Amino acid sequence: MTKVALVTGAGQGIGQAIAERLAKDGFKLALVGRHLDKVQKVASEINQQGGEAIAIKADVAKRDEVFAAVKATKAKFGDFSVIINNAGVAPTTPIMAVTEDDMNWTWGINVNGVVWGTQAATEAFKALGHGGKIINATSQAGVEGNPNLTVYGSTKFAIRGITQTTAKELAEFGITVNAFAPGIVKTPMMWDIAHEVGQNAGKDDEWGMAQFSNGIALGRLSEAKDVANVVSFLAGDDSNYITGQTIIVDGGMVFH
Ligand SMILES: NC(=O)C1=CN([C@@H]2O[C@H](COP(=O)(O)OP(=O)(O)OC[C@H]3O[C@@H](n4cnc5c(N)ncnc54)[C@H](O)[C@@H]3O)[C@@H](O)[C@H]2O)C=CC1
Ligand SMILES: CC(=O)C(C)=O
Repeated sequence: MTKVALVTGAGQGIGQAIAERLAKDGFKLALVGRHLDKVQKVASEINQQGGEAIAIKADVAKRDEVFAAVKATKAKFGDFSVIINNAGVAPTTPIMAVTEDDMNWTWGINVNGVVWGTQAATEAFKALGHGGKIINATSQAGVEGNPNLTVYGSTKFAIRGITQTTAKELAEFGITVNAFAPGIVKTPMMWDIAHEVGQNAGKDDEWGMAQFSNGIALGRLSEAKDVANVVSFLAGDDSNYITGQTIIVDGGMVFH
């Protein structure tokens, strides 16, 4: 089986770091995002460094677009072995402010997007006559409740359920399904959240971000590369006997 991976939300943050790491691991890559220019930039950098990557514009909330992205990946590289359902959004939503739009938008991307990715990848693996790996992004907020993250946290708890359920359902086809649950990672998503924290207290983004490192045993927030290292393990052969699991990528903020 040729090592071919599709990464959603690969234009920045954790998705970009995963793409860069999997390129080093020898994967041919399809980088998927809503903004073609961003995924194209990451793909170009990988290609310049001797890797092989293509960029595909798709909204993971749209089932047809996710299926088309997987089909295009298989057609380009002639094989397909790993999907990383990484794309996500993280609105801050105090419970009494939650709207129907908040629920539908966040669930549409964070949960439906993972379901469409799982279906599209499974269809491709079966057509190719081999198994594969499905790797989903959850969060510490999908392991433990966080104030003001009712909507986001609910999507990330759902991902752990979907990961366990589909792992049992797809094992007979040689498909493993696992999830990674980062703590707080220094990406554009967290700077946006930190901005809100800082504003609420009348302070700046750096101050907001610093609040998240309080109580982390290893004394620092994580970098996107810390997460990519774990995804590299989940995408590779060394994790072949692991399925249905959520690996918490955390320096000691939560212990479970
Ligand atoms: N940054 C953090 O501290 C943590 C992040 N995570 C999760 O890790 C994943 C990646 O997060 P970050 O890199 O931090 O976020 P980010 O906001 O920096 O990057 C997310 C990427 O997903 C893309 N995206 C969003 N909606 C999309 C859609 N409908 N279709 C296609 N692409 C879409 C964005 O354009 C962006 O490129 C997310 O699922 C997030 O929930 C989990 C725990 C902590
Ligand atoms: C963004 C996220 O996953 C947090 C705050 O846990």
